Amino acid sequence: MAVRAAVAGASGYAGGEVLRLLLAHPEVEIGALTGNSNAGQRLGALQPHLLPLAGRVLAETTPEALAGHDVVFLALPHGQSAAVAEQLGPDVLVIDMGADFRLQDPADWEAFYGSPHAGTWPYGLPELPGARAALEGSKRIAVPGCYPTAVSLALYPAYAAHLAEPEAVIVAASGTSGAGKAPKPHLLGSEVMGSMSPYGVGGGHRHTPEMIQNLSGAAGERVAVSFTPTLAPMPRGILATCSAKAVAGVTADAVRAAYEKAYADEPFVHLLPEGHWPATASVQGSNAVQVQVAYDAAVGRVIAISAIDNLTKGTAGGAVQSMNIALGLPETTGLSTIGVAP
Ligand SMILES: NC(=O)C1=CN([C@@H]2O[C@H](COP(=O)(O)OP(=O)(O)OC[C@H]3O[C@@H](n4cnc5c(N)ncnc54)[C@H](OP(=O)(O)O)[C@@H]3O)[C@@H](O)[C@H]2O)C=CC1
Ligand SMILES: CC(=O)N[C@@H](CCC(=O)OP(=O)(O)O)C(=O)O
Repeated sequence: MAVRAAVAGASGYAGGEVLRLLLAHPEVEIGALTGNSNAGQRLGALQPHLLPLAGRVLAETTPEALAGHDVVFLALPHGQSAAVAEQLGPDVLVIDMGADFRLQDPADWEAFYGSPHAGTWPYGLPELPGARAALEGSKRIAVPGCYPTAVSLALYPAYAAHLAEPEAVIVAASGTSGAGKAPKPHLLGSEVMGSMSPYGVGGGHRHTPEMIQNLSGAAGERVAVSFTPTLAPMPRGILATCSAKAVAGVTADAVRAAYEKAYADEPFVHLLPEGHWPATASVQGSNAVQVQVAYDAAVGRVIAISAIDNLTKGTAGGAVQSMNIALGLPETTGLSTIGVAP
C-alpha cells in the first residue's frame, strides 16, 4: 500500500522541492497540499514545474487538512512547525524541514532564534555517526539546515578520525533559493546578479550552533566554528570551503584514508578522485554530495570542500532520504545522484 504524504508549505521552495522528489518516489502517493497566504490558489500558478500537480488547490495549514496521512512534511518558516506538529498524532511520521527541532541545547535555540525551545528530534543527516539508528522507525525527524549539511559532511570525517584541532574556519557560498521564496529587497536581481557578498559575519549566523553540535558530536569534544556565509549569484547550490589545523603528525595520506573510510559505503557522498574539485552544477537537482579533501602542508591545515544542492540534499532530498530510513524503505528510493553540467 502506498505511503500517503502531505506537504505543508507547498507554495514555498522547500515544499516545491519535496513535491518534485515525491512525484518520482515509487512508494508515495501525494495527499494534502497546504499554504498560508496562497491557500486557495492552484499549485500550477505557484510551482509551474510540477505539471502533474498543476490542478491541485492549496488548503489552509490546519490539523484537519493534514489529518489522515502516513507522513507530513513541514516546509514552514522557523517557529511555525511546533504548533502544527503537536496537533498531529504520535503515529504519523512528521518531518520538519525548518529549524525548530534541530538543536539539542535550549540555550543555543534561545540565543539564535529568540523564542522558547520546542524540543529535539532525531536529526536527519544519516551519514553522521549513529544517525541512521536514531532515524529507523522514528515518527519525528528534524531535517538539518542546508549549510550545516554541506559543512558537516565536509569536515566530520577529519574530526571522527581525530585529525583536526577543535576549531574550524568555514566560508560557504549559497544560491539565493536558500533564502526562501518570499520577496526580500536583498534578493532582488539587481542586488544579486553579478555580485557576491557575505552576511552574518562574526558568529551571528543561526547555523553556527548546528555546525558546532554536529562537529563536536563527531570529535567527542567541543569544536569551535567561525562561519561566514556568502550569497552567490546562482539560484541553487552551496559550496562550503572548510579548514582546520591538523593535529601534530598528520600526513596527507592519513587525511585521505580517513575520508575514504568514512565515505566508502555512502550512496550519496562522492569523495572525488584526487585533483578534482566539487562544483555546484554537478549536484544540481540531485541528492549527491561532492567532497574533496587536501592537506596544506605549508600551514598544517586540513582543507575540506563540499558541494550540495541546498534544496535537494540540503533540504528535501535529505528529508526523503530520512523518511526512507524511518519507514524501512531502501534509503535511496526515489532519489537521484544525477546532476546537470558542467
Ligand atoms: N530554501 C532552502 O534552501 C532551505 C529551506 N529550509 C527550511 O524550509 C522551510 C521553508 O523554507 P522555504 O521553502 O525556503 O521558504 P519559502 O518562503 O519559500 O516558503 C515558506 C512556506 O511557508 C508558508 N508560510 C509562510 N508563513 C507561514 C505561517 N505563518 N504559517 C504557516 N505557513 C506559512 C508559505 O505559504 P504561502 O506562500 O502560502 O504564504 C510557504 O509555503 C524553512 O523553515 C527553511 O528554513 C531548510 C533548508 C534549506
Ligand atoms: C542564502 C540564505 O539566505 N540561506 C539561508 C539558509 C537557509 C537554510 O537552509 O536554512 P534553514 O533551513 O535553517 O532556513 C540563511 O542564511 O538564512
